Amino acid sequence: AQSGEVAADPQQYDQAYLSPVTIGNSELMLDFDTGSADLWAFSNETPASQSQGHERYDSATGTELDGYSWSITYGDQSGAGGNVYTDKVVVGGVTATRQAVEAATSVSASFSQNIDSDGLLGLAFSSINTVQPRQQTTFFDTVRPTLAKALFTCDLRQGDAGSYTFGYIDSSKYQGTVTYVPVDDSQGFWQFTAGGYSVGGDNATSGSVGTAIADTGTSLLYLPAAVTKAYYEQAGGRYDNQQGGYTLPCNGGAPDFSVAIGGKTFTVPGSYIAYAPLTTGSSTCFGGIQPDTGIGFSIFGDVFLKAVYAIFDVSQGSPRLGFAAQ
Ligand SMILES: Cc1nn(C)c(C)c1CC(=O)Nc1ccccn1
Repeated sequence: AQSGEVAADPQQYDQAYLSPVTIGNSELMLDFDTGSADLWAFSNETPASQSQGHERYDSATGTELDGYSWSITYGDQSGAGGNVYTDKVVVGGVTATRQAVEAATSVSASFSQNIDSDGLLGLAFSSINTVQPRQQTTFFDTVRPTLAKALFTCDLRQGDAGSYTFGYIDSSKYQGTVTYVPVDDSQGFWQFTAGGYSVGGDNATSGSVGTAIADTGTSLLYLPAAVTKAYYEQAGGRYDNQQGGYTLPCNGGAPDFSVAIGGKTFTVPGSYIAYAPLTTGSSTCFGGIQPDTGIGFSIFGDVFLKAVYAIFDVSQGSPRLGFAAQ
């Protein structure tokens, strides 16, 4: 049985975390994304004007799936599309011999401009993979039958290298016990229900956050508008229409944010929520908590995930998420 571990290196401000992946003879840095289900990469088929600064997948090592294509649009309206190959993909020593690899023939500006990222490796459920005419499986679903345990874990850290593991849980990476909650995979996401919250306090008791997804591919923590408003009232922040989100003082006074999941309280330090200065040297920061208005659910992105050890587990038949304090 296979198992393995791969580093997750943070970009500036922990905007994303990138992991080395070998596809055929190419070694790329991919953004592992539990919020989507396509494995795509800049490739020899991506226009030079869009791929400056990126490592590219050389599809010559792959077997083209004739007449297949893919096209994805993310919630932030970024996107990409192209052709499909099968090739050998290795992540932390775990090998998928014939993995669907989606070679980009077009990518949106934000992907071209983020030169550290050579593509995405989707870890949501394969039911939302965009390949046509026949949907393909994620890397995790492809290797799942060969894994020691049908699960992967995520240990993201503030401003430091974390890791993903496949096939095993590393108990040295968390403290205390793991709290498991059921996952509703009907929308293809690692979707769960979050409970009460508290701003600055220690016991998450007010209100209820509600439906949420665990999404490593999203930088911030998107919460219901009322919860977000309550947070920034205590944090001394304000909604800045020009910035398109809440901002707050960078100066270290931001309160912690706690949320109950499965009856256990998990706390995001205030320092994670003073996310990044609006511009270099500014004393005003863009907030790491933003409203989930219009999204349809809350998104527990990297701002939350770097405060916990997360286990994405399908070993029990129905999927479940495990969270433990880091
Ligand atoms: C769903 C959603 N709505 N809104 C406003 C945001 C920001 C999202 C999350 C999102 O777009 N995540 C993402 C983007 C690119 C690649 C991977 N994940």
